[in-house]
Amino acid sequence: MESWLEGYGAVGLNDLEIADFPITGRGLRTLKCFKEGETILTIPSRTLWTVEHAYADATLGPVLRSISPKPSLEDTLVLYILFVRSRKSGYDGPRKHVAALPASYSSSIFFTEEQLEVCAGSSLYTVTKQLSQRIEDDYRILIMQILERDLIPLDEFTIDDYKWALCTVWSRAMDFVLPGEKSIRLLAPFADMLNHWSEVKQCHVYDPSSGNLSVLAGKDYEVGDQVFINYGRIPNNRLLRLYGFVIPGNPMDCYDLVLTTHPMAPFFEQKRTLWASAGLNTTSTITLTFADPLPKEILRYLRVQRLDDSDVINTALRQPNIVDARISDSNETVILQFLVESISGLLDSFGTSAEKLEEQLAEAVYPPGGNAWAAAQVSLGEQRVLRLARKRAEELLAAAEGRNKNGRGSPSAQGRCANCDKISGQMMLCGRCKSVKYCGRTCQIAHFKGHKAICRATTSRNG
Ligand SMILES: C[S@@+](CC[C@H](N)C(=O)[O-])C[C@H]1O[C@@H](n2cnc3c(N)ncnc32)[C@H](O)[C@@H]1O
Repeated sequence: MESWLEGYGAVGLNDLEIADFPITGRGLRTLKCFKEGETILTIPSRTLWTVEHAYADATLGPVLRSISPKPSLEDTLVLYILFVRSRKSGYDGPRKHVAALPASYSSSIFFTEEQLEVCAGSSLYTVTKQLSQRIEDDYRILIMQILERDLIPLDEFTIDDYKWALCTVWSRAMDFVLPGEKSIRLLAPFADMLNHWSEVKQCHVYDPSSGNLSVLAGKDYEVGDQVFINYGRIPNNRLLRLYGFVIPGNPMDCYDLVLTTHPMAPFFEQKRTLWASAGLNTTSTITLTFADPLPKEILRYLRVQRLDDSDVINTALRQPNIVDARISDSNETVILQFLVESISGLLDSFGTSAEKLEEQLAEAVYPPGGNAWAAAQVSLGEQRVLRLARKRAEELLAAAEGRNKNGRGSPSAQGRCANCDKISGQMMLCGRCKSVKYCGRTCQIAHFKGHKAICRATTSRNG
């Protein structure tokens, strides 16, 4: 493979060697020192796997162009890889690259039922199940599309071959954003041997003018060090699904919360309009992270979902940004109670609790580095994020209940300012609706534009 790459002008191959490392497995080792920022490796454009090159191929290109609907970017690369792999002659260089690819992958789509059960309840569990079904559907469509085109022998394009090629793309392709809002996904032979380390700077670059891929040193390297690139800030559930590995205690861990509302729910159409104006869909997936365990989109969504008064909805529709602030104390209390209960429900639905998993991991119940161990790490990360989100919701709920308890009409009630969010023991209530509080006159005036419609609706409803 190296002589093929050098023939096309690859630079830096002699300064690196392929080696096996603990934890990451096969990777690249330096044979000389590099200073941070120096170019380590350049892989020439002609040897990269891209959609453009797939379409430019004299045999594959016409087939791709004849397929309707057009295959996705991923499926195009998958067909390209499987097509080259099936060639008995020609394509010598790319075939050497394909021969160097791993024979199998440890993405969660290859987990046994028992291994996947370890993370039952996690979003990875649900996504993996859905993905496995989608892969089967996509495969069936793709095979029908190329069936009579004599492109790849059918025994070399089984569902397992399809999954293998998909995982090749997921775990080895690099994505780049180009000028003009374009992007490119490519596989770079040899550079795809580089493993991930979150401590190195982002150091793989694509030059749109030459079409070459280069790797710069993301830190200083001594002779014999493993060279890394940074795949990005990826949570464990995604790492395991796409790359087949996890980072214990990954600070990027997250939980993808799906919020949905039945179309038969009261005022569904009006609510749909309100969600849309707040940048949300009727089914919205919102990512909870350690940095932001309770994103404001969740509260926006639930405030609308829990609206149960046509007057309020109609006035809110005339002023859609209303959902950015609390609509009323009672609406806020209801949504926060719902949120706390829902998150508790989600936590209860995990097959194994965080405490139990911690115990099992400490006792090495799951062989370290194996699939079940990785699933346990994902479950643990998701549960930790959810617990943090519940704690945040409980705090907000306590403040909202405090506001309610202190009663309407009490000018000194404790609470949170509807405009600036400051919590204070000396709040003033809106004189008209008596349902929102302000820390002072300035905030009341600043908030009036957004509040007046709801204020009128609440006042007329309360008589
Ligand atoms: C782009 S390839 C890197 C080369 C790969 N190790 C090989 O043998 O071909 C990405 C794969 O390397 C492995 N890998 C990369 N970084 C890793 C890490 N930090 N820990 C564990 N495995 C890692 C995963 O299997 C991942 O899917």
